[in-house]
Amino acid sequence: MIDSPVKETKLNRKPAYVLVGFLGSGKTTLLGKLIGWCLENGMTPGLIVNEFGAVSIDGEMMRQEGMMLSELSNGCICCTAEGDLIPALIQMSIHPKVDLIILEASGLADPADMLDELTDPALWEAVEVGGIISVVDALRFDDLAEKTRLAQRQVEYADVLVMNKCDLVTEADALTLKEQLIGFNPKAQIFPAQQGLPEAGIEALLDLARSVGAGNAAKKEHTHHQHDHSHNHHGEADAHMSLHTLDFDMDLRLNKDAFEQFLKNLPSNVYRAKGFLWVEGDERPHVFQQMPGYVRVLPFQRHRPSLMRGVFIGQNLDKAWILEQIEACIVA
Ligand SMILES: Nc1nc2c(ncn2[C@@H]2O[C@H](COP(=O)(O)OP(=O)(O)OP(=O)(O)O)[C@@H](O)[C@H]2O)c(=O)[nH]1
Repeated sequence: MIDSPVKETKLNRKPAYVLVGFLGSGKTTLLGKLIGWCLENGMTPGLIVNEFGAVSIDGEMMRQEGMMLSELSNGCICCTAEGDLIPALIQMSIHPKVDLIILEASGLADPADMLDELTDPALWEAVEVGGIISVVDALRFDDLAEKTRLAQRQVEYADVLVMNKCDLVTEADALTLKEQLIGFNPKAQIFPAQQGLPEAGIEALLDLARSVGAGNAAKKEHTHHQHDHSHNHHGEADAHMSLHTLDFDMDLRLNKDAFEQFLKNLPSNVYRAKGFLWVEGDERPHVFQQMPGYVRVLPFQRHRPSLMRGVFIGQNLDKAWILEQIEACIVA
């Protein structure tokens, strides 16, 4: 064999996994399972969390003793905060304690628009992008895919699909959805899951994502060039431009029943609401979660959130009306 002057570089890169998926599909829930798996296996995950709003509710939810966390709350990493992604990945990769990196993209991130960053040569030495894992809401995907191209693209550009919330659909519906997902992305393996936990287990998910992701680097580059891409133009109903985020200071004490009722009655142009608040007659901070057809207001056990704030995401939001409704729930 000829001794080639071109040597293969031996790199000690840290794997980085990217979680995408529409608002409320279960990315943070899956992230919680991934963190648990890492800790059980003696690994320290480095977390990069991106939220569309100016305040990172998910970051606050995940702040734990000793957890390596970087929050990108400057908008969506596939457009307004795109310049922040590469430095955040490199910074996390050089942290001596971090064994692997998990990036949770905002629910509005278009994976096609992130490929540029994820395949940037600046990352080659530092991280091995272990594949895009897309979380699909088994109950809502059909409806979302009809309304937004983004929900489709989050499936089309994934390396691995986690079909979450299988507890909310019948077996027959799950099978139909699987067929639909294969139609959008015949190559991605599908992992049925409940509460973010794939039936096949976390290890199987990460192993597959890593192997597919590593093998895909070249393909991604190719795909990216074919993609008609311009930041901030996600096409019809998906345009970030027409989506509003409203952040409210919620360091208030509210009547829980009235606030739940308000969340249940939110108009359909509100895609997602979440945050922290105080409720009447309870000294514990509470966390609220809303998406169409789903409302939860529960005690938040982990620690006192540093920011008692709420975020509402949707199209053409009526700020005055939302404020009025929250004010009506305040207890004297
Ligand atoms: N029934 C059911 N609920 C789930 C499941 N997975 C997540 N949830 C709930 O769905 C809500 C949204 O989950 P998240 O993990 O916050 O979703 P997300 O994709 O991170 O949301 P964004 O950050 O807004 O994009 C939470 O209240 C979860 O408890 C599941 O498998 N079944």
